Amino acid sequence: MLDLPVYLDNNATTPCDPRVLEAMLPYFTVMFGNAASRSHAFGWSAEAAVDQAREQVARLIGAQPQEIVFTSGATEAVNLAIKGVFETYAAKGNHIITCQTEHKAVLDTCKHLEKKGAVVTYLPVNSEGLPDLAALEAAITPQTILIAFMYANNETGVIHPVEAIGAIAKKHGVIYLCDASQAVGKIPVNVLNDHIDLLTLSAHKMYGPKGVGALYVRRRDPRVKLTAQMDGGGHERGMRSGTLNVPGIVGLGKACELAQQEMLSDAKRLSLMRNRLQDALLQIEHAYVNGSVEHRLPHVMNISFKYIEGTTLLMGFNKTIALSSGSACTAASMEPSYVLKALGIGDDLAHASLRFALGRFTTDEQIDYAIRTVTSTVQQLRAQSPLWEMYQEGHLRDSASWAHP
Ligand SMILES: Cc1ncc(COP(=O)(O)O)c(C=O)c1O
Ligand code: FES
Repeated sequence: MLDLPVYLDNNATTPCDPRVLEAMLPYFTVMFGNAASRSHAFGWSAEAAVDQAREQVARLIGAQPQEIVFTSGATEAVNLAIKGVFETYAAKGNHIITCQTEHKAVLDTCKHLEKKGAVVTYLPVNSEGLPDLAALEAAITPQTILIAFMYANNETGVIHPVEAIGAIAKKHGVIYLCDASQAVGKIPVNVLNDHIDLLTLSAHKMYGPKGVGALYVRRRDPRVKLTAQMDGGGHERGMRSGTLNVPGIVGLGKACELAQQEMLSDAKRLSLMRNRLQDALLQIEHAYVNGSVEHRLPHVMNISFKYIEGTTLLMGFNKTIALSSGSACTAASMEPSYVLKALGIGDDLAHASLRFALGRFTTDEQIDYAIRTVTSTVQQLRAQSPLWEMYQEGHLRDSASWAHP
């Protein structure tokens, strides 16, 4: 068995909760039926399991079961929502408003639609990662058909003022899509209170399996209509054809049920751990937390360590702690995180950022280990960093930024 690093990358994906796995297992073997088979007990039991999961998902977000459309994940749900609205409302308008810090699922879908005649406004955020609500309202035109603003950001954990955004959308009769993949199951989300018309969520971000998610569609409002993006047998009330992933859906349902019971206590425990980690890491010289500290998911922290090169920073942890960097220092992309850049964070700090995302199975001992390891690794990397040396010798002013080599 490999000696695995400590896992603090729970925004990328979470482990499947053993209770979720246990609930799923019978649907691979004994109860393997197709939920669309109406003529025998194999089909009936699969259908009953899907119905139960639909109720569990709906309950967690304050929706009705018939408003839940199962998909292969949040990316598919986002595609269905944005493309589905764009096609349905072509006669009304072609304008979409979104935010520069959205997930690529939203941004790339908007980019795709721009080639098909959509006009997209990408609103900026302030240094806390929060949008300007007056600018949002001012951007709405008679052609605006959709506002797409996420619930909580995957890189910084910053929580948007969702209820206020929903109220603006409602006031102007514009459909509001909220990508809540990082929020559902972590903090209370209620589609009615928040005036959300379309909401996306993903099982593997909340201790469920990969490859399954859902789109909430506010059916009680006749204004909210979508054009299906997958044609076939007319599953999911014609919204998403294809044989249902019964074990996956059962897992998503169980994950939602557990979240409903444990989310608040998890959040309380994890925020204490996260704050302990944050306080300790801020003892390191030239360490800065990125994004709002106040409006933030309880288990997330994005922090930059100045005077270290981004690639070496992440490499420094690959045997000890599983983390993500805000910077995408890959062969394909030498750009630092577009999310951090949208907050006005310079390339130097954006490159040298680490995202810590704690989870249900994170322990106090792991946080102790992370504090020790990050502190010593940062010191070690700085000792080898030409940037640190230059800073120490007074060749770099504290405010200096530098371009990536
Ligand atoms: C905010 C956000 N939206 C969408 C997605 C995509 O989710 P999925 O992996 O289920 O397609 C993710 C996960 O990376 C995410 O963090
Ligand atoms: S540090 Fe090399 S691309 Fe960011």
